[in-house]
Amino acid sequence: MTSNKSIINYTITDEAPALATHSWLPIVQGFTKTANIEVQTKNISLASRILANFPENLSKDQKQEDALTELGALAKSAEANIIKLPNISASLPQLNATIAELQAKGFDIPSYPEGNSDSDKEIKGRYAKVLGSAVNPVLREGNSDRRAPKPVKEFARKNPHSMGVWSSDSQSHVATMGENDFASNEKSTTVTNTTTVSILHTDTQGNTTTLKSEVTLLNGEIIDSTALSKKALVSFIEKEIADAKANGILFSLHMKATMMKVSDPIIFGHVVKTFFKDVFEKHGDTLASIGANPNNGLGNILKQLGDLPADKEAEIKADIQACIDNGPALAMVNSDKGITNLHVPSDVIIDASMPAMIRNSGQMWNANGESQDTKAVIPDSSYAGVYQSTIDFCKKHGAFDPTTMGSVSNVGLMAQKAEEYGSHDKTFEIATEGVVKVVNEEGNTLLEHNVEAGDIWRACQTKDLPIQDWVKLAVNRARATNTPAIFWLDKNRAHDAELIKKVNTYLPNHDTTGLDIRILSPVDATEFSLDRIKDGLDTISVTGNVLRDYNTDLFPILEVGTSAKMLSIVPLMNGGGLFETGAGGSAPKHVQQFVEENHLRWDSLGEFLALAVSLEHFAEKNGNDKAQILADTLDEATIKLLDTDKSPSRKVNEIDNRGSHFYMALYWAEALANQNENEELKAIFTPLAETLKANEATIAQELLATQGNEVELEGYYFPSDSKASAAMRPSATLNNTIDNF
Ligand SMILES: NC(=O)C1=CN([C@@H]2O[C@H](COP(=O)(O)OP(=O)(O)OC[C@H]3O[C@@H](n4cnc5c(N)ncnc54)[C@H](OP(=O)(O)O)[C@@H]3O)[C@@H](O)[C@H]2O)C=CC1
Ligand SMILES: O=C(O)CCC(=O)C(=O)O
Ligand SMILES: [Mg+2]
Repeated sequence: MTSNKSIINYTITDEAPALATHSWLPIVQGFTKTANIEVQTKNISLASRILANFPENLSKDQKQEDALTELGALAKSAEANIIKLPNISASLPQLNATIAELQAKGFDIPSYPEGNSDSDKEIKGRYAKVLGSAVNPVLREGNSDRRAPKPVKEFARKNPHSMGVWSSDSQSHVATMGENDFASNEKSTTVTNTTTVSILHTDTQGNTTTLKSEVTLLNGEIIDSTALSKKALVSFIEKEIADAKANGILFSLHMKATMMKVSDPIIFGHVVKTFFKDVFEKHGDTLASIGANPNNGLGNILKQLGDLPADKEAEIKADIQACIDNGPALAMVNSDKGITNLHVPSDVIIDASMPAMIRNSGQMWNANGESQDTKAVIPDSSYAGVYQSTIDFCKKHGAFDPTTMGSVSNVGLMAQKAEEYGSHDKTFEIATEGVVKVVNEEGNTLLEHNVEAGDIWRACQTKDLPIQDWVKLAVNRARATNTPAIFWLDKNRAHDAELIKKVNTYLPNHDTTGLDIRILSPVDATEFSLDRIKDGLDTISVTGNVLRDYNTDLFPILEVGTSAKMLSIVPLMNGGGLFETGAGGSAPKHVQQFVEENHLRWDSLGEFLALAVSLEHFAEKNGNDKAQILADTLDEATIKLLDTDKSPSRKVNEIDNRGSHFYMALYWAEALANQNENEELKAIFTPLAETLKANEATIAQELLATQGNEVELEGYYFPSDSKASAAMRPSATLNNTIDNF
């Protein structure tokens, strides 16, 4: 048996990255076994996580190991070496679709309950472990270091992606509340002793309900609480809908319903209810009776309408259409199919959607498939200013130029469920007017807010050790790159003010002589970084968890066209390593293209970069020189792949994901054959390189010949393994060479 030490864990996830793995992993396993490294798979796909949580009615071969829990435990140990590909963070419509697919395949698992009986609550509680962003917070036992590697940046400079021009009279802008929202109502404190707190709601009659008990706070931990007013939200949305209509610009909503899985679907639902106000006023009871939940989007409502008698269905559909006709034009997700911005809460995810809009001249797509100026609605004002500043900058200076622009990398505070992204279990939709308090064991109130029915109240925690580690990582990156590091913290925001105190306490623990380290508000930091980026200069953004997420899509998408090409390292606090692939997600539309025309445009560059750093980490931990050589030669191969333009094309009948994997195998083998540090590896890889090279034309042809037809994967969330593998490995010549190596 191999000890945990000689194992690299490679995650099986969903959608495009899971397909890519069928083709890339056999190559990786073939190469790494030469250094006695076992690359072991761990299935953390959405389907697999559901099955792992509902084992009781499954047969022996249907049962799945709870790979996520295992990896979560491993992430806390020094042995961890995990390569994490992007996975689906499921919205409720995606969860329901996966459950239905599994049930149809004979897996006896419960449907997601609509009611609130005790047994419903129990099932919902178990699904809560799978819903939304349920993987990353479990594995992220460290802070994050994300940057565009030098070859990627150089490639983008020589081969710039398209960039929409900006006009100074663009009407596009960000609309945000600015008052009665999470940002403006925030309160924060740092506890000085380990304690346990409860979250209590007391109504106007004095009746107290415990919303949550037994929340442990460690010494030095920061706790915030805040509330967003439902009334203020609804009147803000009404105003912005009218304004978009008056100004003839698109209305679009940008949320993170996946990661902020409790608060953001509720906010999304209020926007749907406000946009379709007439429909809900007239048919609210009917809609509720058929389980049409606005929080799941217009798409869900339209689907549920099918349960009504035909005349009622037609009547409500006509009223929905009237709201669309009378309202402002909605930004579209897919204008050909009539999918609007309000159809599915997980279709428009702010980290990727705002940069895509900024890259596209500040415009989104209208119902005719044309791009148009847009009002981007970001209700909470905590971070909205970053996007407005970027828009202002583009209006003033024009679009960024990828051939000359500098780079903004990120050091992000995310360990141990830091900040907002760990708030799900402490977020509540308030039932009745009253007060919500965070109370400690001694009965002292740490934080309190007056609330009204429908308000969203939440508390966030940020532990001290992760903050210390984050400050250290920031100084290390500033030192390693001799680049200014900016802490994006606003002294006027309650949470940030607590964090600033800690940054000022911990910075002196490090040698910062000669380094340019500053603390600026997010808006000032944006302006500072954009001014530099325009002049070709680099800056490190040192941010909290949400801005980590936003900045690591915003800057990469502007700089190199996609965040999939980012190096994304998570030095785990207990000494292990988690290597994420890029910052980009699982790109559902790539799968759609694959099943329609057998062309997978997913770029595995993130996987190549992550594997190289994982191998390097392995080499250091285990004193394994061969692993280091594998890492160095893999990086060489990646550079050659970029230089020779063998990355996947977007168009059918041109090189795709599989073709790029073949060239990686060839270039990696050649680099190993050409190195002289290790004769054994040289001897092993020389014949492989020769065989691959001799068969280059045949393999390339075999890989191309398969394109152009539909592919049957027998499922979306739980496709057939053998079908997917066969589809992703269509070259018999390549398979023979790799499998017999
Ligand atoms: N770390 C994680 O686990 C993450 C998971 N997600 C999940 O991914 C799903 C989709 O999220 P979404 O916000 O649309 O973000 P995506 O990053 O999946 O999509 C945005 C766009 O980026 C481009 N892109 C992303 N990755 C690649 C790649 N490797 N190769 C080529 N192009 C790429 C594609 O654009 P185009 O094809 O138009 O060029 C894609 O449509 C959701 O389920 C979300 O929860 C999202 C982010 C991170
Ligand atoms: O976990 C998720 O839902 C998405 C993660 C993400 O977008 C990121 O880490 O950049
Ligand atoms: Mg992200």
